[in-house]
Amino acid sequence: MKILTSAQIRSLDQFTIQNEPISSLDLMERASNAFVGWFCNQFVNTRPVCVFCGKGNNGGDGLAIARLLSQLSYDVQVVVADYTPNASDDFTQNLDRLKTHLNLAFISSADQFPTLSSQVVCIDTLLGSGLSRPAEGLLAGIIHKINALPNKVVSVDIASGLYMDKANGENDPIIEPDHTVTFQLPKLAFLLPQNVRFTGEWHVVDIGLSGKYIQELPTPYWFTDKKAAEKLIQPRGKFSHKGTFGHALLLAGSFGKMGAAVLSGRACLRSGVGLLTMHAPVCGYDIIQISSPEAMVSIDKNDRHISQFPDLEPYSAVGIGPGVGQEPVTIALLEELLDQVKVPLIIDADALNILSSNRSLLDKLPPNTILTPHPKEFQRLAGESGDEYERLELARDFAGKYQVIICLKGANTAVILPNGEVHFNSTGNPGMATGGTGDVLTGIITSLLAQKYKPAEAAILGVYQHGLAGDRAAEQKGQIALIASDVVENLGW
Ligand SMILES: NC(=O)C1=CN([C@@H]2O[C@H](COP(=O)(O)OP(=O)(O)OC[C@H]3O[C@@H](n4cnc5c(N)ncnc54)[C@H](OP(=O)(O)O)[C@@H]3O)[C@@H](O)[C@H]2O)[C@@H](O)CC1
Ligand SMILES: [K+]
Repeated sequence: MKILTSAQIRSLDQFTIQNEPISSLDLMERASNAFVGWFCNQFVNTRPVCVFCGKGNNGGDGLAIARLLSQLSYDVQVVVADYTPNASDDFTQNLDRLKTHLNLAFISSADQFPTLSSQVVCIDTLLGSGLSRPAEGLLAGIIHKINALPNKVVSVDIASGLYMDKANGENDPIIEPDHTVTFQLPKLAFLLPQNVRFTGEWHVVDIGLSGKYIQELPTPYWFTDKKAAEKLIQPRGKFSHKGTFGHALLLAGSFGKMGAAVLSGRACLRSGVGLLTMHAPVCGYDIIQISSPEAMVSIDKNDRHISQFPDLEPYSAVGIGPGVGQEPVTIALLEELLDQVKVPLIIDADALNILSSNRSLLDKLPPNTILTPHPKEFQRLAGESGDEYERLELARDFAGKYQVIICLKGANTAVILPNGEVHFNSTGNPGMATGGTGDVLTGIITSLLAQKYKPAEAAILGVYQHGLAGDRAAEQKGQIALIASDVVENLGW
């Protein structure tokens, strides 16, 4: 799915109105109906509702939603923030349609904020995608009052006060909803962890905006949903054999960190590779042979750290990093590997830290090498950034400069391609923030690279499947009990 800017969404809105054609009032009605469809599934009509409206089209949605919900026998109260004499046309028309509604109040001071029982569900339609400056005065007062309530809050399209595609100021008044129900497409703001308080759980409802026009609009930002991910999976032919699916080489582990190697090896095997060789220090030999009988082992001359790699000729992809440490012998190995490797490469964990502290190695990265840093590793690699929007730009610059693919790990891991495209992942959960899950991801992507997936596709699909396995594991064990081995065991293709 594409992610568009607020300006693009405005033009999409206009295109749909002119070319479907549909009046903007009818489009508002369609959007409001789509919201109400979601709402009725979530809250039964014995729950009273209070709709807070601004005077733009988001507020117009609010008025239409209030009318539709009261037709469905919800007990609805409407509070309009009378912060300006200028209301949008569609707001005014929906106000006319609501005229018979008794429980409607215009308030001009936050002191007039109603007293609500904690059962009331608040629907936030104060400000939508038309936000042009931070909320202040009356709107800020209402936002603060809503945020202080214990009640459930649902924002329509986007939390009032939150910008769709740029950073807010630290003290901007913004609604903190339990849910955001957004129209047609996800918004960039929802995908950045810094906005999690202002997003809650978010849901997309289809309001029939022009698919043809969406296809035409250029954007660097994409959301990898189920459909997009499944399209990338290569079917297995009837006559395939283990040679068809490549031979992966994983360089991983050191004394005390052999678990990282095992996790990434097992994830690699569970992701379809034909053959796997794991290269490890002497101390890792028994560990790998016993834990991963499906893998072959190549043993280093060094007891505790890897210092060399086997002849690369047989291998179709190489992964390096999980648990390798940062000993001088391993630094020398990485340099040698970058000079020699001719097949797709993924670099993770300690190997990324080696790159950060030996920056001349960055210029040796082969094009389309995949790097999988978490935010701290990325900061060591590319420097500080003020907020997550800046970090995203920094990552795009870095990916472009070195022609590499970055998987910036976190909630909604972002896969950033050398051409500047950013693909946000839709799977995964906070239970996965535990040691070893990163090693699992490295194994999955190494496996896909070995099977000849294009590096960009291996990164996007690998990240998606990793999160999906984590979601399955969380269903079984709960997020708190989840460990990296559970992610491996729940890989399913
Ligand atoms: N696009 C779609 O697909 C569809 C969109 N729909 C709905 O429309 C919503 C967008 O509507 P919208 O453009 O009228 O924006 P909205 O935020 O309601 O109001 C903007 C007004 O507020 C003003 N204003 C801005 N910031 C302010 C501030 N801090 N404090 C005070 N005022 C402020 C701003 O004034 P100005 O910037 O000109 O000064 C302008 O007058 C969208 O979110 C969705 O809910 C659906 O109905 C149909 C399909
Ligand atoms: K809103």
